[in-house]
Amino acid sequence: MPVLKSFVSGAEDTCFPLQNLPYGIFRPTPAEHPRPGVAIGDYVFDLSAVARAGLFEGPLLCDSTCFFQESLNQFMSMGRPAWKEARETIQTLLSADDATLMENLDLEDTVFVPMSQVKMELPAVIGDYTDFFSSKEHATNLGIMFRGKDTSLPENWLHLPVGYHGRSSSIVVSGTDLVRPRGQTTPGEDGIPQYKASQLLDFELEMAVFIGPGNELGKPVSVENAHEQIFGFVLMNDWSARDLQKWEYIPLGPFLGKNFGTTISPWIITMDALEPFICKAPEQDPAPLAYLKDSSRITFDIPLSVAIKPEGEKESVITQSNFKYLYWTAAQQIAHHTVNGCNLRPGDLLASGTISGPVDGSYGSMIELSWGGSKEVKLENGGGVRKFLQDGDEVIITACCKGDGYSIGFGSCAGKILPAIAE
Ligand SMILES: O=C(O)/C=C/C(=O)CC(=O)CC(=O)O
Ligand SMILES: [Ca+2]
Ligand SMILES: [Mg+2]
Repeated sequence: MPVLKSFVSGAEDTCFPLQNLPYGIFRPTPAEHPRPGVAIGDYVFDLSAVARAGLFEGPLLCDSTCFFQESLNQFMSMGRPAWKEARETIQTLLSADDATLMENLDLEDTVFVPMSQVKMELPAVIGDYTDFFSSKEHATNLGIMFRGKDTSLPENWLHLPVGYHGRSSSIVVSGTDLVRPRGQTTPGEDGIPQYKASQLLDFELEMAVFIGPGNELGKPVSVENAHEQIFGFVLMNDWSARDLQKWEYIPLGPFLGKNFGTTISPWIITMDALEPFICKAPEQDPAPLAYLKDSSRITFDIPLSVAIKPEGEKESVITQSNFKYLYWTAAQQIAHHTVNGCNLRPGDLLASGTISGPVDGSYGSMIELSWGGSKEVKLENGGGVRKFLQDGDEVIITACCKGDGYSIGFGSCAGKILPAIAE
């Protein structure tokens, strides 16, 4: 098939070609309202301006106010038929074969905003955020460190996608600095818990799904229908303070060690854009219960990379992994999350869990890369060594799927650690 081409110059050489078209919320200038846009090459295509010009002519979008909102929740709630209609319209308007925008220079001027000029915001109002624990390698590695070799993988782990309810208020968009948290850690020799700035600050390499229409309370989503609920994917860093986590997590799971900030990338990559990268998830043994049986085992081949950029230094890649390693698929996570009747709502965020691969250089956290702080991780370019994160370190997660003559990029999910506030 010939490579689809846009008239936006150079778009095909970027991570945002005509095949991608990810959705985000942006401000063209600080004084203007946030609005929905699509990334194309080095530009943001302003969907509010496109809608105002009456260019969404399909039956589901022609009278809709979804692109006049300051979040994507309304558009997410409309479901796959509306998403398909929007993609077709946008792809046509941006293609090299279509003259609508090229013939209307005033309009062309208002719909394209240079990406370097905009400020990206969170793409949705996130009502609820859940974090899963779906990498067998990560669960095993942390199990060995937290619980010992014999009980490394909890008994339930092979039978259900373990998860916990996270906190949405502290989810921030890429580029937001984070203050090193303070909190309680394991008692010292005097038996008294310590209160201090976290010394074992970590990142977690994750991806997350934005939920589309959602389900009614009491009506589970089947594993077969789960993909209809996925609006798209972002990159995520579930910052984790391991010393706080270790002391607080028994028996209810993560709390303050993980809710001081969670960073996501601003562009939501759709299922349509990812279709060429569908592959099979790992075989499951033992077979899960019927409600979790996912005969398609559909997942995506998404190469992931994490770099650390120390203050004033060059960045250094410290690990490379892939979304396809996850044992539990997004469809199984959705089916499990709703099997008891729990309702998901448009804009809810479901995180994959840390994505570790099978070998040392593919682990998705510092605690695994430094094996609990027992060895040093070397940074390139004179960046020194790390066991955990230092103040001034910026953690940058990126992902790019290589297609036939084009790339589907995710942009980046980055955040810098600022020193803890003084006591
Ligand atoms: O094994 C544990 O006790 C803790 C695991 C995590 O911290 C990981 C977590 O947040 C879930 C995940 O990202 O996979
Ligand atoms: Ca996590
Ligand atoms: Mg978090």
